[in-house]
Amino acid sequence: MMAYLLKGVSILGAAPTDLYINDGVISAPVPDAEVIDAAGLVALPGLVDVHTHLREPGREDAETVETGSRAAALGGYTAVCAMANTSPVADTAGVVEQVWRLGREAGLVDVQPIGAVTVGLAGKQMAELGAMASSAADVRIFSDDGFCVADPKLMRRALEYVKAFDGVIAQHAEEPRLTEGAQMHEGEVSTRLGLTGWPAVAEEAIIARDVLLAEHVGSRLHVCHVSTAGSVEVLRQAKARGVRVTAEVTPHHLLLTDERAEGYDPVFKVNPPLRTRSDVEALRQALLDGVIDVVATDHAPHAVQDKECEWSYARPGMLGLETALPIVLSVFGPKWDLIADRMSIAPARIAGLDGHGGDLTKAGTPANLTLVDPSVQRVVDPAELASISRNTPYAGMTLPGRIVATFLRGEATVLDGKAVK
Ligand SMILES: NC(=O)N[C@@H](CC(=O)O)C(=O)O
Repeated sequence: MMAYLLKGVSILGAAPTDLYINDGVISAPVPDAEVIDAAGLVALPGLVDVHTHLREPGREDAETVETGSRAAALGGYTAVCAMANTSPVADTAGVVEQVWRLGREAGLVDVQPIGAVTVGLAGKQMAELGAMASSAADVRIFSDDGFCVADPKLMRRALEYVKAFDGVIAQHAEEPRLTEGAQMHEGEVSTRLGLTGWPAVAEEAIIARDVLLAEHVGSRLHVCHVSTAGSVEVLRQAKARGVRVTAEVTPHHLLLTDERAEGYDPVFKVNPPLRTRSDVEALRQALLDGVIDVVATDHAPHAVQDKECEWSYARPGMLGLETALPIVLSVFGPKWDLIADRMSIAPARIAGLDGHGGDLTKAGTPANLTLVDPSVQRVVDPAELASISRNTPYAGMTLPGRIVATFLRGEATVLDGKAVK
């Protein structure tokens, strides 16, 4: 295994130093290390995404575990949690083990499968959570993402069940009766465009219910892709009461608003939908305050025929892995401690991924890290993305920050901005 010296690197924006990587960990100086001139580069603990759609098995025309892993490494990630809405659904030990094994074979990031809460994501019968937890994939997060676990009794039982092994239920908060036929955020823009609205209350009502259930049961709840100011207030109150709840926000909900729907370009169709400027402001503040714990990409690749069609027929979802850090940098600037916490340390903790989100100043820390050049501005070109799919809402935008290198347990997965394999 190659040893590296990151010469003159700035760890989280601190004064330049020399950082050695040897034998898979941050090490004391070693001779004959491969020198990387890291002057002007910032080292962050490798990013961790608690919400990625990899589409394998079933929709390998949109993404595979390997292509999604490569996109992740190029985006500075060293671990991603793969959502369960594949085909077949990841609702058995067999499927989660398959995804986990494909991740190991690709070897670009740690792929940690998420198991479905209910059989087939149908919301009727609990899946074999215990079998998935005790499988080789060691599943800790369970989610029906794409669908809400709408039945309160089933949600309660799932929360109770995962308590035994400190698992967490990650809820896609959407009261389905309130979003029937919904195409975009319900508000002034939807009225003008004549598209059926997805009201904020459909998200907020479920989060309110679920924090009460989690409190009642004493179990862990994670809220996926929080998108409204009202949801932030519900979470703020729940956290103040000591409820064991964590929450994520996506880069797109931190940047884009529902006005993007005005051109009827389905690249801006996403679930939950883009909201208003005041929601965006509240989400930014909540991430700063820690009411929202993490940035998660909700990387949702879709094949051309599923996206480049009439708005109402298009699938919801946007790519995210390769642009997440530049978007967060463009919104918050070089707040490296914040970025490291919300994009690596806290997500690693939520997902139980020991070895990720470690302290890069300490010898012995697993060498999961990424090197960023914050001085470079880049234009997003969909043709250059490693994802199979092309549904990025940021095409043509100039964003700050270039991922120069990523290391997974001391092995380079990205060097000079290019994937190593
Ligand atoms: N976030 C999205 O817009 N899409 C997700 C699932 C979903 O949450 O609808 C997908 O799997 O494509």
